[in-house]
Amino acid sequence: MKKIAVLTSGGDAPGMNAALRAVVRTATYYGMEVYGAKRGFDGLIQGDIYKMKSYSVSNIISLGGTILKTARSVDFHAQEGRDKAYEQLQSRGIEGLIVIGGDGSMMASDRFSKAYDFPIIGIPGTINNDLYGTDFTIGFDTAVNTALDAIDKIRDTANSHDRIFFVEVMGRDAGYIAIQTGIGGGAELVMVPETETSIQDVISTLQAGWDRAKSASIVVTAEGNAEGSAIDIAQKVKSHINNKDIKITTLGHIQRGGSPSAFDRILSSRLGLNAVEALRSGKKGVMIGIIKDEVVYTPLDIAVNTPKPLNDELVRMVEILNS
Ligand SMILES: Nc1ncnc2c1ncn2[C@@H]1O[C@H](COP(=O)(O)OP(=O)(O)OP(=O)(O)O)[C@@H](O)[C@H]1O
Ligand SMILES: O=P(O)(O)OC[C@H]1O[C@](O)(CO)[C@@H](O)[C@@H]1O
Repeated sequence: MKKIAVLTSGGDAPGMNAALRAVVRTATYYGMEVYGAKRGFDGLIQGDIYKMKSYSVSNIISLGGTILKTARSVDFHAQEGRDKAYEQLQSRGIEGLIVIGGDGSMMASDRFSKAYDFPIIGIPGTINNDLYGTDFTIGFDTAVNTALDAIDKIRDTANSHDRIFFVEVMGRDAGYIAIQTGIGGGAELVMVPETETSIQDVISTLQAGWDRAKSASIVVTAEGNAEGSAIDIAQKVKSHINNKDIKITTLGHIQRGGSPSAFDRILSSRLGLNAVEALRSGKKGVMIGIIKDEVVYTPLDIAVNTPKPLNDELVRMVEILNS
């Protein structure tokens, strides 16, 4: 394989640049030409594709975001858009594609790869960590560390004012960021979409803490909770407890930005390098991942459609460590 392309798609994640660097440098090392498509699948469709050289990725390993930019492409959902994307690749003689993104991007890659018999290797890049076939996705570790830093600061105010804080973290329908942030930040309770936690459960947990003379509490809530956002949950709790000072913090996109952690830089570099080697060796239609420190390949449809349950031990720990 002589010519390949790379793009970043879906939400940006810290470490995407480190992965791009690894892809470009590895392809260059093997004497391949590498092209970058701008703004995810939109760039493929519009032919916004440019040749990348080793120096195109200089000094980006420590940068958050993605130098190729990203998008949630509406046009790629349509057959016409995907046909155009294929023509753009064909007309440039590009023989393989590396897609760095989340579950939606892997689904799109599976569809495209099967429809046009086009070799694609997916690299899991999303702060959500919601992809089967890898222990960790690019950006998750940095997002958790950013959220933890925020929780540590919030705890100062919670303690000084004897307040209850509801802190909402991202993750879409997955509770990975919430559970790890909750454990690392010593939260009194973590509400994740994977486990049912009623408003009564929240009140009982908080009450148990007050009975043990706890004066401040932090509840970490995942954005995909059945009980709603942190604002919704706080309002419901407040209607049962009127003698407590309740505050809400939604961390939002702060979790997606910033310089990637050491863990994310190394994960991204490893996945990027191995993705190029996978294309060279004839692999296609798979997502690359790392499980128990081993590089593994999972068919894209399996990576997207297989649930990745939260580790039960982590869920169990919160209650015990808060007692
Ligand atoms: N079924 C599909 N068919 C065609 N294209 C799709 C499909 N699903 C997703 N895509 C494309 O992939 C893009 C990225 O998907 P999405 O917006 O869900 O983000 P993601 O990759 O899941 O990233 P994140 O986890 O950060 O949200 C979409 O904007 C769309 O262009
Ligand atoms: O930035 P956007 O497009 O609003 O997307 C937000 C979503 O993207 C993520 O940050 C990554 O998928 C989710 O955790 C969140 O639900």
